[in-house]
Amino acid sequence: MTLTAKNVSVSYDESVLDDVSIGVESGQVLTIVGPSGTGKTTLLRLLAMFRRPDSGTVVWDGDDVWGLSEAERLTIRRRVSMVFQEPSLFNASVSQNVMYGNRVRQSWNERIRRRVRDFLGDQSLSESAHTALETVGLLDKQDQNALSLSGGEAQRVAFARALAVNPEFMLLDEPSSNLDPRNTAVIEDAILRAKDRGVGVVVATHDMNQAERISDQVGFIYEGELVETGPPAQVFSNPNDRRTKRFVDGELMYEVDEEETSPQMTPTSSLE
Ligand SMILES: Nc1ncnc2c1ncn2[C@@H]1O[C@H](COP(=O)(O)OP(=O)(O)OP(=O)(O)O)[C@@H](O)[C@H]1O
Repeated sequence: MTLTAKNVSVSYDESVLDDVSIGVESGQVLTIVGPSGTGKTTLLRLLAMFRRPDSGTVVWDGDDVWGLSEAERLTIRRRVSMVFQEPSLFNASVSQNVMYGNRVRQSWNERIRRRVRDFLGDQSLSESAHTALETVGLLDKQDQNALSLSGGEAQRVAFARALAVNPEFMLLDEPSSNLDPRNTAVIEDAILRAKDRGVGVVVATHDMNQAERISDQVGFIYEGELVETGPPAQVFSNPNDRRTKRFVDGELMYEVDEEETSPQMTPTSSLE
């Protein structure tokens, strides 16, 4: 099974992604690395089928998803879980958050929350939710209110929630930014365990060390262009492109004006 962006381009006021082609297979971890504001989140959103690219498409196991009917695309989309940079948990127990899945992913309001809470009621932990919570080491917190968790624990719950729906693919946007080393290690271990179970995982990160630890393949993206792809050892130790080398050397953590000699210290932030 493969999930692939094929020649995708996206523009808002200016070009955000330019003719990018990259994909992931089941049981593989692909990491998209690059400085802030360079198009990583946008690429994940395309792979999640939240947005249609201006040109190009997303291919699911040979099918052009934007050539399918909406119902067919929705069916496929349900097999892909995305975890956003900021976990949005609702005011209920950890187990309810995990069982709630990603049925209503983005735009839920108080009424929907209440309905979900009523619906879940007294249900005990489902098998997949149990496995997911175990994977992130939070079984002992299943009855705790999710809003009382630490930032790291909340990220782990968001990951468990995405895993509990038994997705074919998981798309993770900066899954451990701002997390301490222990929580980061738990998330990375959970990613590798999901991969071992056959899930294809795409991780967007600006952390090269993380990419090196977890990736089968790395794609370096800069100013909307996919500059280089390959196994991490090759991309990080023996890059082909001057821009990759500068990123590896720590010179491109921020968007750089090519005319400037030093980086502009004005990182752009994700719109998530
Ligand atoms: N809906 C939108 N409307 C206008 N501009 C957008 C929109 N979404 C993204 N952009 C712009 O596209 C560019 C790339 O954003 P994106 O979030 O994909 O980058 P990123 O690499 O994920 O950054 P970060 O690492 O900071 O999250 C940014 O300049 C951003 O402002």
